[in-house]
Amino acid sequence: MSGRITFRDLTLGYDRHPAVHHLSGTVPEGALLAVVGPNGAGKSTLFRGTVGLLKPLSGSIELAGMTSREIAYLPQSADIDRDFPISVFDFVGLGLWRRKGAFGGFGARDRAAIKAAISTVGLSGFERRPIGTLSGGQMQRMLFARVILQDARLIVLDEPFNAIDARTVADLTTLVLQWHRERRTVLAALHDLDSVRETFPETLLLARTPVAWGKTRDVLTAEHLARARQMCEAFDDAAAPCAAPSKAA
Ligand SMILES: Nc1ncnc2c1ncn2[C@@H]1O[C@H](COP(=O)(O)OP(=O)(O)OP(=O)(O)O)[C@@H](O)[C@H]1O
Repeated sequence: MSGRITFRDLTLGYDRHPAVHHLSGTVPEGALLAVVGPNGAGKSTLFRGTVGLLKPLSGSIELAGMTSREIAYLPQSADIDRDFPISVFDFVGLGLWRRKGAFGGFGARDRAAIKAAISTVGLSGFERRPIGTLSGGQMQRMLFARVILQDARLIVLDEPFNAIDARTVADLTTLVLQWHRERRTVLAALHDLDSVRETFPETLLLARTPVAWGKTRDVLTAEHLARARQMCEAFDDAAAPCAAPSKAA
């Protein structure tokens, strides 16, 4: 089964105002791709479009051979409602619901799988804790445990390493590399360029439009990074809805 993504002249935005412009390219099956760019570059928007939460204003996203059940999406932690009254065990168990349905209930095998995922991320003993009591790093570990259970072909991680300590980054990076070895397609939005250089073979540098996309060492050059900064600073958020480029004149 494939985990390939194809963007065709993709424009995404809100209220008809574009946030990502005219992106074209293919993420091959099994890719480990970092998406980097300044604040407001469109990384989260691209991810929302990729997982089907935002419809393209124009162009298309093709997910070869994948249904939404085969996509695991880890949103920015700020988007998680920490006050929701749910335990770590039940939250991680949500990772099984796509396969079991919302009213499936957990059997003995499911409970064992949930406990194993919680143990893999180093949270054994936290099963009964309400999620609102977790630290930022523990929260992120819990989100990764849910992704483990989803067993997805495509894994989309929005700033998974934001505001967490080096030990947690190292543990979660180990999981990302394991998913890569398992030939899952992994996309991650990151700000720490050292982490990107160490872990991600391919990078898309975004500044509303793609600045560069390819091997990480070729993309993360001083020149490309400066251009991305300038392009984001120059972007007019009130710009009119964007027209597709005209076909051959
Ligand atoms: N729900 C929304 N409604 C309107 N505009 C939005 C919405 N979400 C994002 N935007 C706008 O879209 C643009 C791209 O934002 P996006 O969150 O995709 O950038 P980002 O690269 O993920 O930024 P960051 O690194 O700060 O998380 C920004 O101008 C932002 O204000």
